[in-house]
Amino acid sequence: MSDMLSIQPLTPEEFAPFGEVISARPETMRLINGGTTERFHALFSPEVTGEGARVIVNIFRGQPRAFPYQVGMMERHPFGSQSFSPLSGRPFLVAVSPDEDGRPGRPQVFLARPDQGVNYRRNVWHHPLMAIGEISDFLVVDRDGPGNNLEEFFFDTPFVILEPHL
Ligand SMILES: NC(=O)N[C@@H](O)C(=O)O
Ligand code: NI
Repeated sequence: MSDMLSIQPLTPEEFAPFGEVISARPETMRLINGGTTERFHALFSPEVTGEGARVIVNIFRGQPRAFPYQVGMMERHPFGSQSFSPLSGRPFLVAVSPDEDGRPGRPQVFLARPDQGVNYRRNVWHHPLMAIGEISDFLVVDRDGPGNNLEEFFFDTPFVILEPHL
């Protein structure tokens, strides 16, 4: 019997142990440019560590995942944070796990709205990008530099995500 993972709405509170939700939060807004622009200020701070590390901005073009989807692995980036912000106006799935003695615990799955992004704090277990329904672009802010910034863990038995109801 497969171990199904439920999908919950993405909220800053529920995601707080893993990082930040990137969204136009009213409490961060300040008017600039003579009142013509709303600046949602300092939503998160990218973190990079290690000699020669730098923050980079990328675009990831994700193929949609097929469902039921098997979550067979999680990964983490020990030397830097990683954020995903939708560019295609589509929702996407986010899966994160607490660290349990160097291994990921049971994944928690969130449905991110098209106006929400996420920042995974450095060394937080997460599943690679999961686009839904159509090819989707994401602006990704993460780390470039020396060293291996990718640690992967493969579960003995995969978890399963059923098709989300959008
Ligand atoms: N490998 C890579 O750059 N992407 C992953 O880190 C991911 O979280 O999608
Ligand atoms: Ni990653």
